[in-house]
Amino acid sequence: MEQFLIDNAERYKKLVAAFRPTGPGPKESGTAAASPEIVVSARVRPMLEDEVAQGFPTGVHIRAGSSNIADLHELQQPVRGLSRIRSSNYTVDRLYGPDATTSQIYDELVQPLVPWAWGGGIGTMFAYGQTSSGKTLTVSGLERHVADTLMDGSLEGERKISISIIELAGQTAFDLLNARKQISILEDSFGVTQMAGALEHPVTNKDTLLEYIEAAASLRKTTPTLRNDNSSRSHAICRIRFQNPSMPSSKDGLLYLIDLAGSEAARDKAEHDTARMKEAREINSSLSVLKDCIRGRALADADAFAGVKPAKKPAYIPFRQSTLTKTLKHVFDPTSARSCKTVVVACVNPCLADIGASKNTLRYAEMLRVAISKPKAAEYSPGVPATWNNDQLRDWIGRNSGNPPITASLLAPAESGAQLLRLPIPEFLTRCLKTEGVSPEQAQAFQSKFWKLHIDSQKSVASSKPAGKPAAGCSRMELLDSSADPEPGAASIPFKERIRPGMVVRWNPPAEYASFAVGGKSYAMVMCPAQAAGERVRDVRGELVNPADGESDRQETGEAYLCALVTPALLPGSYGVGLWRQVVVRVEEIEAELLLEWDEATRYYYMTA
Ligand SMILES: Nc1ncnc2c1ncn2[C@@H]1O[C@H](COP(=O)(O)OP(=O)(O)OP(=O)(O)O)[C@@H](O)[C@H]1O
Repeated sequence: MEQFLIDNAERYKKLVAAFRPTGPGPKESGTAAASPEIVVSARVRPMLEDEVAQGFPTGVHIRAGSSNIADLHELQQPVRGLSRIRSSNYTVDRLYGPDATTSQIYDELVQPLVPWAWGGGIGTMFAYGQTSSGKTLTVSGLERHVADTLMDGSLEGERKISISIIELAGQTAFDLLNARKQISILEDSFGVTQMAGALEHPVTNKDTLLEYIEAAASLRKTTPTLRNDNSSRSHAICRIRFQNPSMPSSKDGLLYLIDLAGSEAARDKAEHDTARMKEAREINSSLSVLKDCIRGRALADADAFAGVKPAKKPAYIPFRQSTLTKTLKHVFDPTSARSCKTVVVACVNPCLADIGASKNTLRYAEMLRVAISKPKAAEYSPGVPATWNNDQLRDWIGRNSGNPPITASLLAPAESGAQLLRLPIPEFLTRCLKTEGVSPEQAQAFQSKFWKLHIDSQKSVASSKPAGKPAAGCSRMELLDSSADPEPGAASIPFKERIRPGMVVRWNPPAEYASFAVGGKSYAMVMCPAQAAGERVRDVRGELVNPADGESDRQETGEAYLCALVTPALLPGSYGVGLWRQVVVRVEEIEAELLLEWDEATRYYYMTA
C-alpha cells in the first residue's frame, strides 16, 4: 500500500489541487452551538523529514479561508481505471496548521485556563492523537508557557502552588516525581478521588516548576514504535494545585495538563506481541471512555445552565469505567458542582501513509464537540438565576446580599446569571470580599443563597416555598427551617443573652479542639448547657463533659454549652450538623451568631445572608 501511495504521489497531488469543496462543513447547524466550557481544537503537525524523503504526500489539508475545517483525501485504487481520491472533512472549534506555533495555541486556548484554575476552578487540557502526531511536543511546550504565566506576577492575589505528575499505564499508576513509585487511585469516603501515595511538591519559582516537569518527562514509559522511537505508551497527568491562603475552606483550583497515550496505526499493530496488543486495547478503551465522559459532562452542563427545567434524566457519565477518568472524577462527575473548563488539542499526523489514523483522530475530535441547543433567549423568571441578564442579576444581588449589600458591579461586572453560576466559588467569594465591610461568612452565605436558588429552580416539581422567601409574613413553621431566633424582637437582644438550643455560633476553639476546625473555622450548634449533660457524657475527644472537680483538662471559667460541630458538607456552601460530634463551648469563646437554613432538596444546611 505504501509503495502504491509513493508511486501515485504526483497524480494524487494533482487530484487534491483540483478538489473543490461543495459547501461548508456539513456538521455546523444553525440551531446548535458548541458547548462554551469545552474547546475542541486540532493541530496538524508539519511533515517530518523522513516522511518527505520517502516520497509520501500530505493527506490532511486545512480548507482555504477556514479556521476550523480540515479536508482529508484518501487515495484509492479502483478495480479498473486510474486511482482517485475520496475526500472527507472534519470540523473542530479551532484548527492549527503546520505553521502554527505552540505559543499561538497557548495564547488562544490554554492561557485562559490558568487564571480560571488560579481563581478556584478546574482547567483541563488534553492532547489526544495517534502515535508520533506531536502530543508530547505540544504538551511540553504548553507546560513551559504555563510556568511563565504562573511566575510572571500577572495573576492577582497569593496562591500556594504545588505540582504532582503521575503516569497511568493500563490499570496501574506511577508517581513520576518519586522515581516511578507505584501509587493507587482511590475514592475516599467523601467520594473524592485521591492519587494515594503521589507526592505533591510545593513550587515557588519557574525554574523549580520546569525541573519537576522535565524530571517527570524523563521517567515516562516509552517504547519504540514504527512511527516514533520514543512513543509514550501511557497517559501522563500533570496536576498543578492552587491553594488560596485567604480562603482556606474553599476548594483548591486545579490545572491538569494531560498528554494522552498515542493511539496506534494499524501497521504498527501488525508487529505487536500479545502484551503490546493488550496495552493497545487498554489505551483505546480508556480513550473511548474519555470521549463519553467529555461529551456527557458537556451535555450535563448544557442542561444545567440553559435556564429551563431538565425534561430528561441527567446524561450518564461513565467516569468509573477507566482509571484515567476515575482519576479525573471531579472534572466529569456532574454532582461535583465544580466549575470546569476543558481544552482538547487533537494532534494530527498529515502524512498520507497514516491517513486512516488521522481520520480517526479528527472523527474523535468532532465527536467531542457537543452541539447544545442555542438558548432561545430563555424567558426571564425571577426564581431562575439562569434566565437573568446582567441588569436583572445586579438588581437581585443588591436586594439579597445582606448588610452591607455586596456591590453588584464588583461581583458581576458583565456576567449573566448563567455565567455567574459557572464562576468558580473561590472567585465568586473573592469578588464579594472586594466590597468594604463584607465578611467571609456573609460572602459564603450569599454564594450559598444564589446557588440554592439555582438548585431549587432546577427541581422538576416546583417547590411549595416561593424562591427567596421574605422574612416578614412567614409562618412560624417556615421560620423554624432556619436557626434564626423566631421570637419577635430577638434581633434587638445581644445574642449572648439569648443562647438557646439550635443557635449556631462561630467560636474560637481552645488548643484541645483545634484539630476539629475545618478550614480554620469552627462552627457549632448549641444543644444544652454543659452542666445539663449527664455525668458519663463525653465530648468528641472522648473526654468527660462534666469531669469531677480538679480532673478537667480545660480551665473552668464559667458558663459553657454542649454543642454539635457544624462542618462543611459535600455540596458547595453546604453544611452538616455532627450531632454525635460534641464539644464544650465556653461563652467567652463564642465570636458570633450565624444563621443556618435547612434545605429539603439537598438535605443540607446553608448559611443565610
Ligand atoms: N509542530 C511540530 N513541528 C515540528 N515537529 C513536530 C511537531 N509536532 C511533532 N513534531 C515532531 O514529530 C515527532 C513526534 O512528536 P511527539 O513525540 O511529540 O509525538 P507524540 O504524539 O507524543 O507521539 P507518541 O504518542 O508516540 O509519544 C517528533 O520528532 C517531533 O519533534
